[in-house]
Amino acid sequence: MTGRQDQLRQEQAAVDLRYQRLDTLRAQARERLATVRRTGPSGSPQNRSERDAFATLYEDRVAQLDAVEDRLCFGRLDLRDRSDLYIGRIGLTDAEHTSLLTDWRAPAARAFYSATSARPDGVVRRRHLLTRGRAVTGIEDEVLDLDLLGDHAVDPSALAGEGALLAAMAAGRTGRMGDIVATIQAEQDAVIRGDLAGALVVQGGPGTGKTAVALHRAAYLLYTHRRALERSGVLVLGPSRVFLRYIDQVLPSLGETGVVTATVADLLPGVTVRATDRDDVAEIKGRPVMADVVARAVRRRQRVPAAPVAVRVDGREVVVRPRDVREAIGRARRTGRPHNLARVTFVRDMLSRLAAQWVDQLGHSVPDEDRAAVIEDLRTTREIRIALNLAWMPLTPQRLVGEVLAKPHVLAEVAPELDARERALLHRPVDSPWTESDVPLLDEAAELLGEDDQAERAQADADARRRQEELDYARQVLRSSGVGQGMVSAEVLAERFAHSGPVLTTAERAAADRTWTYGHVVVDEAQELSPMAWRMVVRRCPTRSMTIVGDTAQSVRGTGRTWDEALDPVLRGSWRLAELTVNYRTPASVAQAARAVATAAGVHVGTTTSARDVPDALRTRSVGPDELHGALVREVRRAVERLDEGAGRVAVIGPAGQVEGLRAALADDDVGRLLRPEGEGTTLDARVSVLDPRAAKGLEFDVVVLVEPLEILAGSPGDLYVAMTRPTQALRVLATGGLPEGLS
Ligand SMILES: Nc1ncnc2c1ncn2[C@@H]1O[C@H](COP(=O)(O)OP(=O)(O)OP(=O)(O)O)[C@@H](O)[C@H]1O
Repeated sequence: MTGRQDQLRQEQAAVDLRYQRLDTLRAQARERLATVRRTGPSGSPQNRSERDAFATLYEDRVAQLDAVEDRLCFGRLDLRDRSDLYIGRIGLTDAEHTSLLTDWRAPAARAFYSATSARPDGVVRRRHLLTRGRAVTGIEDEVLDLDLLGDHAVDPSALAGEGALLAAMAAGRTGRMGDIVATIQAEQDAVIRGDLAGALVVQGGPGTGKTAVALHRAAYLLYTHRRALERSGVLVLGPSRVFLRYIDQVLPSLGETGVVTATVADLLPGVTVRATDRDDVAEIKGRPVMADVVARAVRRRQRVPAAPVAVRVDGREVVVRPRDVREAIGRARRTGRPHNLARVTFVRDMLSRLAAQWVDQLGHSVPDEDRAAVIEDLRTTREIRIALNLAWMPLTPQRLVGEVLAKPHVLAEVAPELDARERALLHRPVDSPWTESDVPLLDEAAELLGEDDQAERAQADADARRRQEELDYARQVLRSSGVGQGMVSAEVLAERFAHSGPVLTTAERAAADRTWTYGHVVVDEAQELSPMAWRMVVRRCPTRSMTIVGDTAQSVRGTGRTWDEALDPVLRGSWRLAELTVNYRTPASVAQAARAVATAAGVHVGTTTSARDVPDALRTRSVGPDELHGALVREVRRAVERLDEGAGRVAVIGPAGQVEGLRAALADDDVGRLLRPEGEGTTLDARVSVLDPRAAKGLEFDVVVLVEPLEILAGSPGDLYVAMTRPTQALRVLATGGLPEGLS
């Protein structure tokens, strides 16, 4: 045992050294920040913006160094050449630039995740360091090359397999997702370090770490391709705002703060979603044919009048003739520009034709400047404006889509592919609130309508020239300031110099701009995106550099589309598939029951193995209707009792229509106090939550009490599969109306 104690002491010293260095760097960054701030508000605008840029730089650095405090150093590799390498959240060097800690994302750290005894990659021993705060509490070794172990002193009793992983899985949930940087498994590592280019689809059953892997991949790509990605930005799309809050600490804990997170509905600035569509309505709005419907609705507002319109201007008559309008529309369409921009061509053409009519009546030709005056007179004549607007109306997306959905005759005209029942489902009053499935329709419309951006483009050209000058300057500054590589690029520093006002981050600029295109997009719960939503996402990532993670079996549509069906229309077969096969969340017996229920309901679930089982993880109970609420309260009380002090979450998941009733039943009991977050926080921070399966998507809890599974199944088998696979410790089922096949 002394050997082991010695090793613990040795590792404690190694870890202490790394924390000392972290403290020194923090103190330095704080000192530099204070110095920059002390320089006060004087100086030229150039000096001021430079000072602001450095202030932001040091603030970021301090925030980054603070965020890596927990488990700063979690691993060690002993290599064949007898050197060793400590692996941690960030890279650290000492004052002499000797490496102290290797960033988990660096190429040299890869073996920590991927080496096996069959392919040791030069690694003799992999050591996991278990820490609490700054104290080393345990070490776990895997010897990968026994022959070469030689005089590396290893206590054979310390040869542990997946203790760190099992400890991570068994820990009480906190309501926020944590990072998995210390225990990433080989199949996950292969996905995280996959190439930046192209679309990578990651299919995996519940709890296989898809979300975790997608976020670690975002951090890895930013580290490895910082220059390419920092300015264009990385976008992470999640299914709901609650989910985005659930994951919001993962990237900062990996030292990355600049990633944009959003739901699909957030991608269209200026539109706020205030209502939800029924599934059948959402399904229709998401069909690919809706792109044609929107396009037809736009063309419908480019129309030839049935009869000529005569207008008197300055004592002479001009006629807006159907034939002229038809030709002018044809010419404007041939420009290929969006509706509101092509309208300029249309109006110019029509005014020129009308001016010719007017001038012809004079019986002699006129000089150019007089002709321009005639055109101006025509343009400002009210009747002509009305006639031209009727032929080619300037439009907003909201007006166009609102009209299509509110006017049955318009919908019938532009959507002949839909039958009368489907059109009736889409119909709704004008000025109804927007829903999530309206957003891709509005975005499609915005794309086809366009805005007049001439002034903006001229400005952009001027900006580009100025930026080049600032970039050259920023490169010089970086060379002389000694700031570490990988922390900020010259491009971003230049960007900061350019703003003497408040500095806008990539995230802020991207969020405000519908036409922003990202360097990489991560889509989580991707099985839920409709074909129309996919069009919207791909528009924001023309390079198609994407990470798409999801599980077709968890789709709300239950039997679900395949990835080919979902992605081929937008990615045209150009994507690669990776699979994750080990479930790190759900105990084996619960996962097995969930699979049996899904399979009996006709959902195709892939093969997934659970990393562990937990005794007594699954229990089902049938109760009478009058007993349901009483039984629920008892079950939740028991669940709360098994939670750790401070950590641990319980969820009651029931049919959407019963959520309020279930919450009320708990609120009447003492346990109801746990429905509220402790201190300041959101519902995610409450020890007990009551949710429907859709709201539970992507989340996890220690214990789930599942109420009325048959009713959930009747709504959607995918929903039941999601609900059953949320717990990390135990699933309790309460049913009044019998149990679904596979669970009974
Ligand atoms: N290598 C790992 N080490 C430790 N924990 C892990 C590892 N991989 C996954 N986990 C944990 O397993 C749980 C499930 O991960 P995650 O939510 O990413 O799975 P998922 O595939 O997105 O699940 P679902 O599809 O059901 O939403 C999380 O608590 C995550 O931290």
